[in-house]
Amino acid sequence: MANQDLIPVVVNGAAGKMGREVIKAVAQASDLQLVGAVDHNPALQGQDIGEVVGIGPLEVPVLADLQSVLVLATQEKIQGVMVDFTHPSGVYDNVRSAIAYGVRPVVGTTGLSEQQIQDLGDFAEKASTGCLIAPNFAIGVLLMQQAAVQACQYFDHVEIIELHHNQKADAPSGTAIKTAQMLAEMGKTFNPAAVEEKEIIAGAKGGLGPGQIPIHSIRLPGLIAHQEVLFGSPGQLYTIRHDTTDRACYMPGVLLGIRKVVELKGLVYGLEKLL
Ligand SMILES: NC(=O)C1=CN([C@@H]2O[C@H](COP(=O)(O)OP(=O)(O)OC[C@H]3O[C@@H](n4cnc5c(N)ncnc54)[C@H](OP(=O)(O)O)[C@@H]3O)[C@@H](O)[C@H]2O)C=CC1
Ligand SMILES: O=C(O)C1=N[C@H](C(=O)O)C[C@H](O)C1
Repeated sequence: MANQDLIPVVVNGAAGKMGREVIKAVAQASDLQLVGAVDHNPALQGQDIGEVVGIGPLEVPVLADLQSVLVLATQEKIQGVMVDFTHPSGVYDNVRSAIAYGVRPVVGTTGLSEQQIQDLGDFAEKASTGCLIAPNFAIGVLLMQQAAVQACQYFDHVEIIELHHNQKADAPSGTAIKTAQMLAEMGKTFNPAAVEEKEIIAGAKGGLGPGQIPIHSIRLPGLIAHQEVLFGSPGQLYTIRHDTTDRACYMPGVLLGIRKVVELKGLVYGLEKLL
């Protein structure tokens, strides 16, 4: 039986690495009510998501059909929220569906193009619905980005290295792209060439992100999520590094996003805008 004063939450990608953490965090939050768990893993259909993530029954079955679960989030007094940690291939359609059903998306899934984010913003605007897309929910990453923005005023040379587990579908990471975007927005031209360069092996110098800032992606088992922003000038190197050692680090940001998205009108890209 739903409590009408709680924010109804649907978790999409509920059985994934991030989805499992979100289920636990939502189940423990006294102002939120888990009303749906979506995952397309056929082996888990109909199973209680609480049992799946190891916290005991929550009386919420894992279902594959997002739209039928979204309906559950529209039946309460307070507008529902869909948290999405799925896959770059499905996230755009998931967000469109949530908005169409009047459910507010909180999106951690990366891999959306700039054009797709723009389209979703237009769609949210037309529907007068809040939507949050955040490539990273960890406070340490947001602080790293702020430090990088400050540092780039004093350094003309910068490159980004991101390191992730080898199950990651997209490269570079959404966080690395967002970091480069924030530096590019400072309006500087970075990395003036010192000599004429030739790439002997294609890709050796990384891919060029926003602001022509090189981004290097490493994928290895044993890693979780890590990023370095390296600034150089004659005689010094300034490196800012963030390491994720447990996916629990994202949960305070995800819960903040859920609580804030219900007050938003339109799309916000980046959790730093809600701090
Ligand atoms: N913003 C942030 O702070 C963070 C963002 N991420 C991003 O979140 C996303 C998910 O990461 P992670 O949890 O590690 O990935 P996982 O692969 O562990 O989990 C994704 C889950 O979603 C399921 N799934 C995939 N597509 C769909 C779909 N269309 N509908 C329903 N379920 C689906 C998968 O099922 P199956 O395995 O059967 O395919 C899987 O259970 C990635 O894009 C990642 O980059 C990750 C960490 C932090
Ligand atoms: O896939 C991951 O794991 C992560 N993805 C996000 C990204 O692409 O930036 C956030 C974090 O780096 C973990």
